[in-house]
Amino acid sequence: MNRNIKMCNGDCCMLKTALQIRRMKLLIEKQLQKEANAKPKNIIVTPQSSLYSYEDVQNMAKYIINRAEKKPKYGLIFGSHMNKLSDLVDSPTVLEYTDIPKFPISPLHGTNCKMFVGELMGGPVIAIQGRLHYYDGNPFGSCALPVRMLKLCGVEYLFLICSAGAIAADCKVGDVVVIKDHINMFGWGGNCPLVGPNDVRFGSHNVTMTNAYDEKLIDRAMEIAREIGQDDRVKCGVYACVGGPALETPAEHRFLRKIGADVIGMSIAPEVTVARHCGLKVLSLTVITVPSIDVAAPPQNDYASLLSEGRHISSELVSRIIYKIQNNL
Ligand SMILES: O=P(O)(O)O[C@@H]1C[C@H](O)[C@@H](CO)O1
Ligand code: HPA
Repeated sequence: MNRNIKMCNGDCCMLKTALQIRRMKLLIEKQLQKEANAKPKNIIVTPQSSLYSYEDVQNMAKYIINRAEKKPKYGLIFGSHMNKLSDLVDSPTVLEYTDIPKFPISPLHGTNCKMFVGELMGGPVIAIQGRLHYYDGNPFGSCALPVRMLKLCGVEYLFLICSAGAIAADCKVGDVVVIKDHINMFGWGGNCPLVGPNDVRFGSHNVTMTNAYDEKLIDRAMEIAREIGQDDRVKCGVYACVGGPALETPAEHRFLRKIGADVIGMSIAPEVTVARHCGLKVLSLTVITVPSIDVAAPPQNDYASLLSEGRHISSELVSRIIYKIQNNL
């Protein structure tokens, strides 16, 4: 045997004697045995509701309130494709997430996303870019944390802006769907940010989920859609929340349509649950980015302008609703 060979390039393995192979197998067996006998790692399961204590959330809110000029009344959370909507905020104070004590940083967005504290149509707002998603490895307690933080900042109205795929045939790419209810596939399995001990300072444990999407805000959104001549582009529908990141199969798509879903996405339901728990009024708008499987996709060249129209309509709706609330209209 050539003792000068230093690296295994595959050829040398061919030269192994039966004895060497037996020795190698014994070594592997020994290693596996060692791993099997090793003490299991101590995994402490932290209930979702305990990831951030009331005091943690209070500290975050204190930091923001100190930096804000006015007590915020409206909170906006944007999904990944919607971050540009933060341009709506007039002369904002821009906050870095790393400066907010214990605020969860998205592994996806890192420090690219920021928080904007300022005014929109005269109303004091906080706008949060870069929603956290479960499919990026964030626990639900972190995904929904910004909602509680907004509540403790004094926010009363929460606007959740996201994108989704169409399930109903009449929801087209670039349309805006005003969410009236949801089917939370996670929640059914007990995977919910409220799982664990309940801190009544946030709300009561068995929170009712009727009117989780505020009817008055939905009516206002639909009324404004008519006023601005966009009623053919603004629909009202039910959101199915799934885990992702893979999109749904055709069978899942058909199933969701049968059980009453109009759109499908991978966010908002945990946020809405926590918002309902702490008594926020919620409006959620979703821009359709993926057509329903049985509807012809728009020509590739039209996608960008359809989505930009959808984002524009969403910002019109949010701005006009805030204007109307601010002016008691
Ligand atoms: O935060 P949203 O829901 O807008 O994030 C988008 C839409 C889906 O949930 C997910 C996959 O595209 O990202
Ligand atoms: O087509 C989709 N399916 C699920 N979630 C989504 N979020 C955006 N588009 C989609």
